[in-house]
Amino acid sequence: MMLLSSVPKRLLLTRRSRSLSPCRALRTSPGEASRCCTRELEMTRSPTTATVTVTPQVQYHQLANRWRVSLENRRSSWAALASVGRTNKYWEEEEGGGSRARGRAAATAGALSAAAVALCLKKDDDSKGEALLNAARSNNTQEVQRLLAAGMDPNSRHRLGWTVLMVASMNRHHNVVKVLLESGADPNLGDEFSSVYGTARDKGIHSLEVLVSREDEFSSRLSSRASFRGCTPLHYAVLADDLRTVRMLLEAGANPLQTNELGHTPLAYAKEGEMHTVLKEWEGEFVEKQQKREAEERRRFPLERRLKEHIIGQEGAINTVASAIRRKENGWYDEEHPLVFLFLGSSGIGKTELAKQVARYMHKDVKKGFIRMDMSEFQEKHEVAKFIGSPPGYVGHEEGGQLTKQLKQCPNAVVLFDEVDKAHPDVLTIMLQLFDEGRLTDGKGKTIECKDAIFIMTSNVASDDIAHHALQLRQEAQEQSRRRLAENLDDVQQSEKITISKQFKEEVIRPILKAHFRRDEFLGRINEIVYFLPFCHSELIQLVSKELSYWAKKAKQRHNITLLWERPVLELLARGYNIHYGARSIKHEVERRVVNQLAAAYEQELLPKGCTLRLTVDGETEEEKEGGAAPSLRLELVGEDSKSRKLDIRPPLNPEEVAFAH
Ligand SMILES: Nc1ncnc2c1ncn2[C@@H]1O[C@H](COP(=O)(O)OP(=O)(O)OP(=O)(O)O)[C@@H](O)[C@H]1O
Repeated sequence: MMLLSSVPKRLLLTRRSRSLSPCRALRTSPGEASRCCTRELEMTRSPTTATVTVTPQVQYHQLANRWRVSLENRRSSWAALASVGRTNKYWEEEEGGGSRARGRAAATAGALSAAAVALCLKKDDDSKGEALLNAARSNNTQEVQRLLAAGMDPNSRHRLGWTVLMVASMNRHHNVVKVLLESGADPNLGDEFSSVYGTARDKGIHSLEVLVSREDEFSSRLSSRASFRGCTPLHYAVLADDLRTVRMLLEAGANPLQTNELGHTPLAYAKEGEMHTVLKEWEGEFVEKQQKREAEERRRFPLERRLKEHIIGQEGAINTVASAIRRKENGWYDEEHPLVFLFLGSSGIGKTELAKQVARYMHKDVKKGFIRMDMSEFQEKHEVAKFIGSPPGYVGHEEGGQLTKQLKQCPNAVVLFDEVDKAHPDVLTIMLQLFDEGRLTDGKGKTIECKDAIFIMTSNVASDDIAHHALQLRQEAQEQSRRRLAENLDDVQQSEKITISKQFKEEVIRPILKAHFRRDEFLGRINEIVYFLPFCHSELIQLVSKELSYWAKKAKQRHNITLLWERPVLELLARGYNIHYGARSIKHEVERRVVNQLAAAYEQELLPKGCTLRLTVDGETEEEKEGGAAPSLRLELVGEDSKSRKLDIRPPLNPEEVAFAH
């Protein structure tokens, strides 16, 4: 009762909802809880378990002493549960069925006993692994110390999901909590146990077995129906209203802002008063520390480096975007306006990929943190309504707008407006309001503040001019470095790094953009115009290599096949680059020339399990080069003696032959 009083009122109001929160975990009265348990146990029982018959004379001699005692205690409480259960509707129907019903009732009792036997036998097997959990549960500090000194993992989990520290925290065993934390127990691990019935379903165990384990080995004060997934030791210490443990956990680095699966921080379960105040204070301090930690992390591993792990080339674009985000993160920005980028360049060169990586960096892996709008869907005037929602009285008013709906869920998201040049001018007007004021009003008149969002527009406008200019710059740089080759090798590599000149941006690109968007104020609201350039040779080699590695990984995982290749293969595949399709043309080339062969060889059963394959270039001898013969890719099987044998992929399935026949 005392614990129930700590439950926030708003949470108690949700008592009738199906998924319960841990605040309901604390039982109001044993009678009420057991009534509910019996009913649910019956409802979740599977037909197969109902046919099991186990005589009441369970073979006790097979059971460990502790479990025999436990089972005996349990049997009397099950009898009590069963008698309570008979008064509800489910049991009345069963009994009304005469002898068949009596038979079923017997089977039900049998199923209960079967589950109990299974549980007891399982316990014997697991007892060694669960020694630490048991010691923590029984507040045996010395035994906990002994087991940890013997090398037991302080983060050991019960097979149903909770950790030793959770057991100690829930049961107010202060010394055990202290010993565990000193031994390195992680106060931020989340419980993998959901509810009794959820866990039983997930693990394929009888719900009765789960119920008994939860009560005996964790706590009997928690509801069987509530979901506990994601609860940390701190959540449990707060539920147990144990301020001393709460302080110990916080001092050991417990995150007071960590949410459980239901999205609640420990504070949501705190009683008003000291517990509430302490948690609130720690929350503030934690945010401050977290910000410092993040700043340190950013210094050690700058955003540029993170982005380069996923994006090949495009150094100029990466540096421009990373610098703008750094200014924002460190408070050197205009807080009244969101950050707005325009990514320019031809197709398939990493515009979308960079936007995705920025979202991943800003929002970790939270999906709502990245919103993608295909602006070619908003070409007509009437499609404005689809964007922000229709006004009252119009069709689709209730649905809301595509952008506003998503922005409402995450107002600081990274929003990608793909192919912005295709959008209707009225849509651009709305975007201008959004960029200018950092807020958007939807069809229902609700305003969404999104000054912290990052808006990225992409466009292929002027992409030919940019590509042409970049190629020209690269050619000039190459010629220059060729001239210097004899003197300095470093210069040769530098030749591939080029920068678009300010003059080109002002004299060529800006007029094209102005002619297209026809609005100076729209272009004026863009913080950075970012240029994406066609790939140079070394970047193409990296792209091919990345693609082959992707398929090699798949071959290993799916078929235990090792795939090897050498530099000439990369060179040959890089020739498949098409400036109009960018990295997509490389992906396609690898699929066409390599993956097709692999698939055909696999279908023709030419690939023994666990084999090693080597890709080589065929027809690239000096003579053949001179004769103009087109080189092809060959798949070889590497034998145990390291000798290679050409795979004889039969026509018409040899894709290389098919490819060149056309
Ligand atoms: N610079 C790059 N580094 C690594 N992968 C890339 C790069 N550019 C493109 N890719 C890959 O090519 C595919 C297409 O890239 P992306 O969607 O970023 O192209 P885009 O420039 O946005 O083109 P579009 O204008 O057609 O939308 C993606 O799978 C992406 O991972």
